[in-house]
Amino acid sequence: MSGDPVIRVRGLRTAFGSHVVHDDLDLDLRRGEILGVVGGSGTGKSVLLRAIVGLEATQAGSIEVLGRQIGALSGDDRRALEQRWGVMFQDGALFSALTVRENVEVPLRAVPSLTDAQREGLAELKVSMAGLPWKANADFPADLSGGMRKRAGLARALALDPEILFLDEPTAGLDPIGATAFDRLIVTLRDALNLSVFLVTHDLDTLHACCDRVAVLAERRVLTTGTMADMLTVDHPWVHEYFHGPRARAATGKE
Ligand SMILES: Nc1ncnc2c1ncn2[C@@H]1O[C@H](COP(=O)(O)OP(=O)(O)OP(=O)(O)O)[C@@H](O)[C@H]1O
Repeated sequence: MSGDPVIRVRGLRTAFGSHVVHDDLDLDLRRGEILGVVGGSGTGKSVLLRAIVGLEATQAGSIEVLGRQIGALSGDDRRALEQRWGVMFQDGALFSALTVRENVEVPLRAVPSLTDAQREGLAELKVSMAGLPWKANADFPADLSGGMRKRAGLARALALDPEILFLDEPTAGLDPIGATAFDRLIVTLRDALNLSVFLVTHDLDTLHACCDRVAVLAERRVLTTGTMADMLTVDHPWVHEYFHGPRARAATGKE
């Protein structure tokens, strides 16, 4: 975790009509880290993720990813940058008419030099890296459990060997055993693939298990960033309640 941040957001403002979601928001994702992005419901975690990957319009500020200003890119330059990150959306966002392997092949189709066999083989590799059994390649999303769909979404996010992985609430809706396994997978993949990970979550267990740093969204900006230990010292009502509340104590095992 060193050098220039892979994501640098400065002075970001996003709004829907008169509803301002972010105002003068700054955020860095450092190379190689897993950053947990937390905040109350509706504080704009998903909108921030979507703004960084260029899916949400912004009113002011700059978003730099891997040294490039997102807003200044178009056409081939933009597509080339987009291939350097992968996004796992909350519900997996899979194509229901395609099998798991075909879903993972979709981003690989951006690489024209791949033969059909190479593309299929790479997709199967990603499916297995996401911890799915071989037979899942031929399953349709509707055949899968919620946890398996998330893994399929992860496989697709990994398709193009990204440098940055965006995860939107990866453990939401998973049972505790499935969530713990997913937490471990995120860390294993980060270590094995040298990923930098932007992880939106409400899950305190995930923060403890995975995250090197935490960024708290409140009052339309990143209120504070730091380690989990740092969070315990922050004097703000929401941050205090979140990191000292009963669920926080359960996640650390301390009463
Ligand atoms: N397309 C949209 N049009 C209008 N308002 C939107 C749109 N997308 C998001 N919002 C609003 O922006 C705010 C932030 O939404 P966002 O989904 O980023 O919150 P969040 O922090 O991810 O919440 P949660 O933890 O509940 O998922 C919310 O008030 C939401 O209603």
